[in-house]
Amino acid sequence: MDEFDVVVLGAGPTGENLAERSHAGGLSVAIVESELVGGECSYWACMPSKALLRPAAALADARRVAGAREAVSGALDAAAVLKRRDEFASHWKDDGQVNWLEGAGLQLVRGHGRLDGPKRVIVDTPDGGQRLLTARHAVAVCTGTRAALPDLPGLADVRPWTSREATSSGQVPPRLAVIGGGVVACEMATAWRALGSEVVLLVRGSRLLPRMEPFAGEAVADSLRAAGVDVRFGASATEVRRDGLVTLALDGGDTVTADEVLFATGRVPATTDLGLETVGLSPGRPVDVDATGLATGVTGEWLYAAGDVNGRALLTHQGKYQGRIFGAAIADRAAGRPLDTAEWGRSVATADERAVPQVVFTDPEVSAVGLTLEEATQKGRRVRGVDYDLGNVAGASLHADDYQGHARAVVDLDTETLLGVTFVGSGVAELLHSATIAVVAEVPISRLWHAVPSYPTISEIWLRLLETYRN
Ligand SMILES: Cc1cc2nc3c(=O)[nH]c(=O)nc-3n(C[C@H](O)[C@H](O)[C@H](O)COP(=O)(O)OP(=O)(O)OC[C@H]3O[C@@H](n4cnc5c(N)ncnc54)[C@H](O)[C@@H]3O)c2cc1C
Ligand SMILES: NC(=O)c1ccc[n+]([C@@H]2O[C@H](COP(=O)([O-])OP(=O)(O)OC[C@H]3O[C@@H](n4cnc5c(N)ncnc54)[C@H](O)[C@@H]3O)[C@@H](O)[C@H]2O)c1
Repeated sequence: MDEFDVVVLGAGPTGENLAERSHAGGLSVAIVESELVGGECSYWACMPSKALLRPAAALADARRVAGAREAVSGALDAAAVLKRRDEFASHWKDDGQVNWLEGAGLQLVRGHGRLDGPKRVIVDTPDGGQRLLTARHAVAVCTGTRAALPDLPGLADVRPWTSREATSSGQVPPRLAVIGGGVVACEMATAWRALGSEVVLLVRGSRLLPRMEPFAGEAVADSLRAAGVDVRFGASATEVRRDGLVTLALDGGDTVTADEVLFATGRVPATTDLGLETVGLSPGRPVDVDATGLATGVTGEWLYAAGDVNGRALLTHQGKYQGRIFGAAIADRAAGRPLDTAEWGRSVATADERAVPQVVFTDPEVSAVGLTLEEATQKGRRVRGVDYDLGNVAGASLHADDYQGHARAVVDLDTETLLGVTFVGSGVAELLHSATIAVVAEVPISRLWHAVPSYPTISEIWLRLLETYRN
């Protein structure tokens, strides 16, 4: 039997951060990993997907500027892009991250971990054995999510792509069908089209990126179409079969044939084989937590869940943020130190509810934080949406000829602070943190008026939004 102060299940970005913070708080930590240390993000999500997208963005940026455009000829070198992607995925080896874990003083236990009642974890080890780990203070579930696949006749036999194959494929499929209208669908349609695939994007609903401001999905749909992607709304697959090629039957009677089909249809929490039933929780569901990370419905203040698995915000940076906050809360509770649970306090993940930033790396990029106008209105806030065309900002027009872009700030009329901001356009990813700071710090409009953006940068959008609000 091995006893540790804390046992962490899952060494993705969330588990790594939570383990490190608990250890920095004076606790011994074992971290259990069934696949690769670094998790989905490092090998099959953020890193390889952005490595696929960045060359396309660099090329598109050059093509948008007269003078540079003339120096660019030809398409992306797909083999070189895939090779660079492989490097960013560390060739699907985790030695570097294992070194980091060990250097940070954390004990790695390889294998599939499962709860076995309060503060007990059984690990099926790669040698076929089992190891029992017990936790003096806490067990933290950081097991992430897996791709959700619909219950579609024929699906099991067609070897569909999920986000894993879409981010790790070593071949460019001549024809790719993508199902879904969320972030994975939009980013992967962008990437594989730029790499040379004929792409059809089959969207069940009527818009792309449905959780964002409507103008974001509209801009991405327009540009995907301009790039040659066949974007179809109101299109649902009813049946799928593979006969060498994949054929999808659509509900309107059409069929689509492709070399590969990517299902980008959301995520399910990795909680089906986790022993949740041994502590009174339901397998297959997210592990609900309070703002300090404690699992609700479990007595004794020992079970935590952080990152994708708790369903609060399915983003690496939010998982890492929860890892930092919940890891410190575990150490504080263990030492009997008081927690700071006031809103925005040291021990609570308030940003999950108020200011989640996200960048969608399509062309144009979409970057957004906080509430959309519709969400703020639905929450009963008295708000005004302030809109401005980014193409009219001097810095943007220098950035690209005929710059296309848009920004919206959602102003709370009672407090005169920002509840949310969305930017759409080339190069807006790096603008987002300014908005995140404004939302988190609840900077009054009257003070933002004194935050002077440099001329001529795209950041001058801030001045234009403020002027529009004051007019
Ligand atoms: C294609 C794609 C692109 C994305 N791009 C971005 C992006 O650009 N930016 C962004 O912020 N987010 C992005 N995301 C989301 C991001 O990948 C997740 O939010 C992030 O990986 C969550 O981290 P996590 O540590 O909570 O879970 P994961 O990264 O899923 O890690 C969980 C770990 O737990 C392990 N595990 C699971 N069960 C067990 C068990 N029983 N025992 C032991 N180990 C176990 C798994 O093997 C895994 O290593 C993307 C997602 C996808 C699918
Ligand atoms: N750049 C980034 O920040 C980034 C990139 C990729 C993924 N992610 C995160 O990963 C998570 C997963 O992304 P995702 O795009 O897989 O999920 P999602 O929930 O964002 O989108 C899933 C889409 O699939 C559709 N869908 C679901 N079931 C369907 C079905 N049976 N048939 C047709 N369509 C169906 C939904 O309507 C939705 O449009 C998201 O929460 C996202 O935030 C982030």
